[in-house]
Amino acid sequence: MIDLERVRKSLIRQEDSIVFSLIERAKFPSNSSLYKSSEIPGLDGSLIHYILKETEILHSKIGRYESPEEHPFFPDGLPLPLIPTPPAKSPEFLHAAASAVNMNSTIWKFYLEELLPLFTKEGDDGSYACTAACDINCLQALSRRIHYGKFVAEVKFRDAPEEYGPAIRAQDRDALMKLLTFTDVEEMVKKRVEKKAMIFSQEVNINEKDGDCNGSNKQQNCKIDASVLSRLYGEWVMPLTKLVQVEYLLRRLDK
Ligand SMILES: C=C(O[C@@H]1C=C(C(=O)O)C=C[C@H]1O)C(=O)O
Repeated sequence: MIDLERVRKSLIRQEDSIVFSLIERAKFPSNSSLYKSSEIPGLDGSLIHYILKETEILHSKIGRYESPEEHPFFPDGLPLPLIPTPPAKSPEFLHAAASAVNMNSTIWKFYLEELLPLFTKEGDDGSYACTAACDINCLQALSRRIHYGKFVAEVKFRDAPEEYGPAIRAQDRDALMKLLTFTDVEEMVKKRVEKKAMIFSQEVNINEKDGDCNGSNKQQNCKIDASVLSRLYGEWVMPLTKLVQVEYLLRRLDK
């Protein structure tokens, strides 16, 4: 049975994936050529755009987007899965309108334009393929987390249909946003991701005590500035998760 506790546990576990994926990307400098319009013949757009698009074509063939937790960044014209999807064991948890909600174009934009400059050092080491692989992990982890809002919304709706129903019928976004917001939970999430980033960033030394990421060792030992994580969650991840919740709920009573 999916309930709010289980959904929140999944969100907590997904924080680990997000923190680790950012730490991995921070190993490389900004490598900005990867994101500029490429002059390579046959390549229409940037190299990162090409690599992610081709990755999604392959992932679509192997059925990745059949899962309600996965969302492509470039959904147009994706091939059908080669492997037939086995029939579902239980009825779909989400309402059918869930597939209409995809925030990936916003995620793509904030990741490339605002987030990357906050945690990568200026520079170009030419390792574009490895950098792109890290970017794709970050983008997919963020997308999965933000779109998980559909599950959060479904659980909240099932727990209190009498509260959500009138706001949905009135198509009242503000009322829905108010109903699904828990500011105390959000404050706790921001603190926890910052702490995770600090812990996961540490150098682990068996014999010395100086591996931490605080005080005078901060600059040498930290793999990522932990405050970026709290900012990422406060400015983008949680607001977008809530937007996914609202968009989903607005369609929740569609026939
Ligand atoms: C996800 C939830 O809904 C909202 C969004 C949150 C988030 O994205 O982490 C946190 C609290 C709520 O304001 C929740 O209630 O857990």
